[in-house]
Amino acid sequence: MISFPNAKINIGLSVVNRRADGYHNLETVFYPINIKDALEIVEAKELLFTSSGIEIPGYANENLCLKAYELIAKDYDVPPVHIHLHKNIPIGAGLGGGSADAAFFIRLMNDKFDLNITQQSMDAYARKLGADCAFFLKNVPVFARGRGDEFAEIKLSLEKYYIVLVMPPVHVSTAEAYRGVEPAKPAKSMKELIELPVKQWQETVRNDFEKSVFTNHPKIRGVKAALYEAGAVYASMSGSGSSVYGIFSNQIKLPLLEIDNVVYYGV
Ligand SMILES: C[C@@](CO)(OP(=O)(O)O)[C@H](O)COP(=O)(O)OP(=O)(O)OC[C@H]1O[C@@H](n2ccc(N)nc2=O)[C@H](O)[C@@H]1O
Ligand SMILES: Nc1ncnc2c1ncn2[C@@H]1O[C@H](COP(=O)(O)OP(=O)(O)O)[C@@H](O)[C@H]1O
Repeated sequence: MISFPNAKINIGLSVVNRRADGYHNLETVFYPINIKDALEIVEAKELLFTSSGIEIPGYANENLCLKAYELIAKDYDVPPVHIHLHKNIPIGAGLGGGSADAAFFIRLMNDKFDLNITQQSMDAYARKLGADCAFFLKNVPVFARGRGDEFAEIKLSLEKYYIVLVMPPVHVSTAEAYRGVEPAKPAKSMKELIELPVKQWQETVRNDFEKSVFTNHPKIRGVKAALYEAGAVYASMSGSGSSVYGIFSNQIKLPLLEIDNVVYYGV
């Protein structure tokens, strides 16, 4: 059985305050986009994980799909499976690819083996695997707060726009990004700001990570500026970076940037 986990972008992100558990409360909007991995499970003699496509850093046995399998196998009598992941979503890009794989894996196991896992239990498994993981179970635009794991559905459609995603050849660590921000309560909640017309977002909808990440990695600032020069109605870094997206009213001709090793996606 096969499924196609998709990525997300963050539209706006406020780091509100530091929590007692060392994490930060944030406010952001998660919006699903059409860049997808391919994830397949086949019943097998023993548990096996293989991958192709973009190389995944770290050990294969630490892949979030295997962690999700372990959680399910503790509670349900499931056979071993061969998991194959074809990785297409850029990694460490603020696109939530690992969390998407884990969430889709939970659903895939449920469907393949008729486990009848309740929505609530799937949600609980997902939360153990990553703050944004549960978002991918429903996969609809949400306003997120808390650790980025408390969701309220919102009405937001960018269907009439063209989204261009650029992956600069720079790695930003999430922990480094959080260290660079001075938390502050936003004057206006992202939930209200997102209701403004997209053409007003440039002045109002901000990602708090950009200031310090752009200072440490000016190339990423350059990508955002180039997207505006190319006519974007709105452009921003997604999450803690390093990917940057531009929202355009019209289809644009690529390539629009003259930076080495940059990957473009139209989504
Ligand atoms: C920035 C966001 C926003 O959407 O996404 P991405 O850019 O990764 O997609 C998330 O908050 C990324 O959350 P997540 O990807 O789960 O972070 P983790 O790997 O769990 O955390 C890495 C480190 O970031 C810091 N951290 C993370 C989440 C949070 N709400 N507060 C934090 O302070 C902690 O220092 C933590 O040790
Ligand atoms: N299925 C997976 N796909 C991508 N990365 C994974 C996966 N499982 C575990 N990881 C680990 O998670 C880290 C962050 O991955 P990713 O979800 O792409 O980042 P981001 O949080 O920026 O969206 C990677 O460096 C990798 O070591």
